[in-house]
Amino acid sequence: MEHMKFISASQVKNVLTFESLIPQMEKALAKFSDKKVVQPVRSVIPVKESGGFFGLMPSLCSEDNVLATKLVSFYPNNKDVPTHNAVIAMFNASNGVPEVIVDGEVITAMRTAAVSAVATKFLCNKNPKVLALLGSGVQARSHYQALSTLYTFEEIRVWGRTKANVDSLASELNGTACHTAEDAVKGADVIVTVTSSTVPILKKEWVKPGAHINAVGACRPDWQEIDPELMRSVSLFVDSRDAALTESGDVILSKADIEAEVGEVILGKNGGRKTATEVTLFKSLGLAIEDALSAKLVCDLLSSSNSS
Ligand SMILES: NC(=O)C1=CN([C@@H]2O[C@H](COP(=O)(O)OP(=O)(O)OC[C@H]3O[C@@H](n4cnc5c(N)ncnc54)[C@H](O)[C@@H]3O)[C@@H](O)[C@H]2O)C=CC1
Ligand SMILES: O=C(O)C1=NCCCC1
Repeated sequence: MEHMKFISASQVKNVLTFESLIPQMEKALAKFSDKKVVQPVRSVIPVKESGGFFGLMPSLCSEDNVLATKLVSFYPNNKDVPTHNAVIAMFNASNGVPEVIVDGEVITAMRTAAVSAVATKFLCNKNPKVLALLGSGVQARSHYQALSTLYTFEEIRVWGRTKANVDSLASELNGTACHTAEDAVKGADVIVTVTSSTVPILKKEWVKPGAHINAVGACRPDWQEIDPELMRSVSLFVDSRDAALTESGDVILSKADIEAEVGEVILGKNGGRKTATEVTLFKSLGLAIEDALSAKLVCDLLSSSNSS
C-alpha cells in the first residue's frame, strides 16, 4: 500500500455531474436486480451515546471489475459538521489489492438524488410541473438539482422543520417556502421526502392522484416518514427487496406489499406505473453498488481529465 490514492470531496465535485451520473445509476439499479451484483444488506452499528449510526456497504460487480465498500456514518444530531460522512474504498477485483479511497460525502449526496431521478423517470406521469421537497438539507438541494436535469418544473415548494433553512432553500431555488407539509404537497406531481424524521410527515389525504413520491429518509426499521395508510395505498417500488424488508420502517411497519424493484422496471420485468391516477412511491435506502459505480465513474472522469 505504498501508493494508495485519495480522491477528495472537491475533486469529486469538480468532475461529477448529474448528466453523467444518472445513466450510471440506471445501470447500477438494473445490474442489482439482474443479480449481477454480490451485495449483502448493509451492516449498521448504532452509536447510542451520540444518536449516530455507522454502516458498512460492500459490493462486487465482476463484469465491471468493481470491488468496493462504502463506510458511512449518519449522525442526525450533528450541527457544525455534515450529518452524513463517508469514504469509499476501491479494491482491484482481480487481485484484491486496495487501490483508491474516494471521499463519499458528495457521492452520497449526488448518487442518492440521481437514483431518485431514475425512479422518477420510470414511474412518474409525463411532464410533471410541481415539485414538493419535504426537508431542506443536503438531499433536498441535491434532489432539486438531479430532478431538474430531467424536468423543467413550473413550481418548486419547500417545507422543513427549520424555518430559516426552508426560507433560504426556497429563495435559492426560486421556489415557495411552505408553512406546512400539507401546503407543500397539495397538487404536487413529484414529492420528495428527505428528512431525518422518525415519525410520518406525509399523509395520504394530501397526495394527489397520479403523484410520484421518492421516499428517501427513514432508513431504520423503526423509523417512518410516510403515513402507513399511504404506504398501503400506493404502488410501491424499492431499490432492494431484501433491504426494504430489513431496514425500512415505512415498509415493515405498514406491511405494505412491494410491487417490484426499480431495477426490474428498468429491465422490463415489471411494467411500472399501470394507470395515470395511481400514486407510485419509490422507497430508497441506498445500495452499495450505487457508491461503487459512482466512485468508478469519478476515477474514470479524473483520469480522462488528467490525460487530456
Ligand atoms: N436513501 C438513501 O440512499 C439515503 C438516504 N439519506 C437520508 O435522507 C434524509 C436526508 O438526508 P440529508 O439531507 O443528507 O440530511 P440533512 O441533515 O442535511 O437534512 C435533514 C433534514 O431533515 C430535517 N428534519 C430533521 N428532523 C425532522 C423532523 N422531525 N421533521 C421534519 N424534518 C426534520 C432537518 O431540518 C433537515 O432539513 C436522512 O434521513 C438521511 O439519512 C441520506 C443519504 C442516502
Ligand atoms: O445509502 C446510504 O449511503 C445511506 N443510506 C441511508 C442513510 C445513511 C446513508
